[in-house]
Amino acid sequence: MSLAVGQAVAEGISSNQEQPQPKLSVENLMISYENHKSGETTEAVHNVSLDIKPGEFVTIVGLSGCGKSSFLNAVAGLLKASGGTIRIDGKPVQRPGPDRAVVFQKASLLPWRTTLKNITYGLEIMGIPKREAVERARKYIKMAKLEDYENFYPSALSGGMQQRVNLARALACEPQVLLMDEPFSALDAITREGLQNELLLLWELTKKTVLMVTHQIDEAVLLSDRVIVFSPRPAVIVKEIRIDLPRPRTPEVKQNPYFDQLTQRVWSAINKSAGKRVNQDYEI
Ligand SMILES: Nc1ncnc2c1ncn2[C@@H]1O[C@H](COP(=O)(O)OP(=O)(O)OP(=O)(O)O)[C@@H](O)[C@H]1O
Repeated sequence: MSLAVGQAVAEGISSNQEQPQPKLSVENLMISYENHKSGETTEAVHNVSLDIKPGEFVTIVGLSGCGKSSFLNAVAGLLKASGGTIRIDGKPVQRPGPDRAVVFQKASLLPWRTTLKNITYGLEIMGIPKREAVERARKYIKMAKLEDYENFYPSALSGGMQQRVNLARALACEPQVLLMDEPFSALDAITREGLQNELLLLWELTKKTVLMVTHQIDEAVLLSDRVIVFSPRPAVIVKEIRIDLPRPRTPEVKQNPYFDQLTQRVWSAINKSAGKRVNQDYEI
């Protein structure tokens, strides 16, 4: 092995393509649900492989019930796959771990803890000493512009604000990969747009590797580097669309005609996989 190749391997760069090692690598993932009463099997995900580079923001879209959440839950380690492998930095993962943080639709903050204490809670569980946990929590509170709400209990925060705390809480764990399952879908349109902008800013600051599931195609295009379109169940990847809109992005990018072209490309892949024209407001 030449010195140059040896260095490349040591730096996690594959010798033939000069690509960094993927942060998240999913290979031939299979997910099935067994109904023990009826003996029936529901195949949700069929042989899906997906690599995500360090710092890449990837979103999965597809028809309702196609297997998006199943895929994300398997990556989170919350659901046992029936086959295939999931690796973070090359290491296989099978259960939840501090290398992954998950943000769900519902913020599920602890109602008896303030914003600050909701964020330090996870850090304390990770064994981080109290002083350091508070310091780290404050760093992310500042990033999420929540300083004025540090001592508020969840009941005194709006839904959008609670989801911002939830996001700050997940980022404060400094995971290798941030997983998000429809994080803004329970919010009204205006709040959702505000949070999308917030997420763009937070992503610029942290450059996290993100895997997100959403029903909102414009949200997927606005936030992502790549949009993955799943087929109806069992999910296979029918299309990958690179979103080469310039970064840093702001919601104004939606005015760019190219934004519409990309959005239409995603819709057309969904329609093609569904074998019909999907009603863009109601069916996904
Ligand atoms: N615990 C379960 N037991 C049996 N079947 C399940 C279970 N969870 C999900 N499924 C089925 O697996 C398929 C994929 O579900 P999944 O929730 O992954 O889809 P999804 O694309 O995330 O859907 P949505 O967009 O509506 O949230 C569906 O047919 C669903 O009914």
